[in-house]
Amino acid sequence: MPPRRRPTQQPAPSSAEANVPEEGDLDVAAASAVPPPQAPVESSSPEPGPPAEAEEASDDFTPLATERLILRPYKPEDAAELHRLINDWMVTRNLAAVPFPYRRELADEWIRSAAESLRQGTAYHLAVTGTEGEREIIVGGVGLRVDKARKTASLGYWVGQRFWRHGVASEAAARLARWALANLDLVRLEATAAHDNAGSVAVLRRIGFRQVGEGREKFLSLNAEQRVLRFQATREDLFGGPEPEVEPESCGPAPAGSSPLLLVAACALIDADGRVLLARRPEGKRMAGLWEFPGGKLNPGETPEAALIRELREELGIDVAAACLAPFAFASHRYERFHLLMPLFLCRRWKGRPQPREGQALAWVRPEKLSEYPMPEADLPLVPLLRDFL
Ligand SMILES: Nc1nc2c([nH]c(=O)n2[C@H]2C[C@H](O)[C@@H](COP(=O)(O)OP(=O)(O)OP(=O)(O)O)O2)c(=O)[nH]1
Repeated sequence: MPPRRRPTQQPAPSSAEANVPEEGDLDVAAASAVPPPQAPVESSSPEPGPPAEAEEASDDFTPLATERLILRPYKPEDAAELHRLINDWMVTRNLAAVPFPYRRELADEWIRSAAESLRQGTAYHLAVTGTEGEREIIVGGVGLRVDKARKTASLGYWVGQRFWRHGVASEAAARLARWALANLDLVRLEATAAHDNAGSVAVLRRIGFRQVGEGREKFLSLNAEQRVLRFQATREDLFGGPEPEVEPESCGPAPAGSSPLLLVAACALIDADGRVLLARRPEGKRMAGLWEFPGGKLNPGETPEAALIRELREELGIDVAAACLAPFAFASHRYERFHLLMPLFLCRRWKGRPQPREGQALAWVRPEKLSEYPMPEADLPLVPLLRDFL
């Protein structure tokens, strides 16, 4: 779930804090927010294979914007400001991996290693910036450390003391978490918070994380172990399950106690090499981050073929003739709030080159690799059928 807006609980920020967040609740960093700057740079190379192709090319990571903040890669010139904000006992005492005092050179090293791991796709550590008048200011940091083998990433964040109590951590952490699940090859996110760090626990809960257990972690600043609470979030936690947001027009009448029927037409486009086009549901849609066959809901009175021709033009910018759509199979799947009936067509001829018109990632996938792409539950029975057929 996205962070819920709350009324401001604190007095309006002073002029020095104009344009930085105004939202309530204490922002204190999660335990694992910032790995030690002296930590060796992770060296595993990006995994080969198509899912990784959809990940952001780290050399040109596009900053992530929220209502009030920009999350962007650190720059070498941020070091002095970073040092000033983080060399603060009130901040570091909540961070598992940051020593105190925090030497100035560590900030330079940290920025170098953050750039390197961003380039390799092993971690996404970003400066959280706001504006003061016309000037950009750093207000904190947010980061994700990726464990490619487990398809998980751990989320952390910290906020400079001056900017506490304005909802910065929730806004920044929610943005990075949602971006990651929609764009990276991950099945879930993890985070920990010191058991007595009520601010950080509130942030994690507010942005959709669930507590899954407890443990102990070494805190560098305390030079001691602390009891920590462990949290997780899946796509379903952050984006919701596969439910139509409004009762769709294409749902038939539903007798009491049964789910409405949702008709969706989908298409496996097959190229000359026998590869199938999958599209990744973009951020903002339910089930964001899952790969699907292009297509969409039928409008009232539309045939599946007409809906598909329209959707393929809207989503991919290609023209398909009804005669080129061969009925292949269908999915009939009960989701929690509706029953999906989805004819799947095959298509080998179209005009134009498929382009991601709606910000979705696209991947041409060999049939034997289809099962490596996380797909909506309804599609799972279609994958072996398609693989055997192709
Ligand atoms: N296109 C497509 N939708 C699928 C697949 N598998 C699956 O469960 N679905 C579900 C996800 C959605 O609940 C529903 C499609 O609805 P949608 O909201 O994406 O369709 P749309 O393109 O008409 O969406 P929108 O413009 O209204 O946002 O079908 C699939 O392989 N392809």
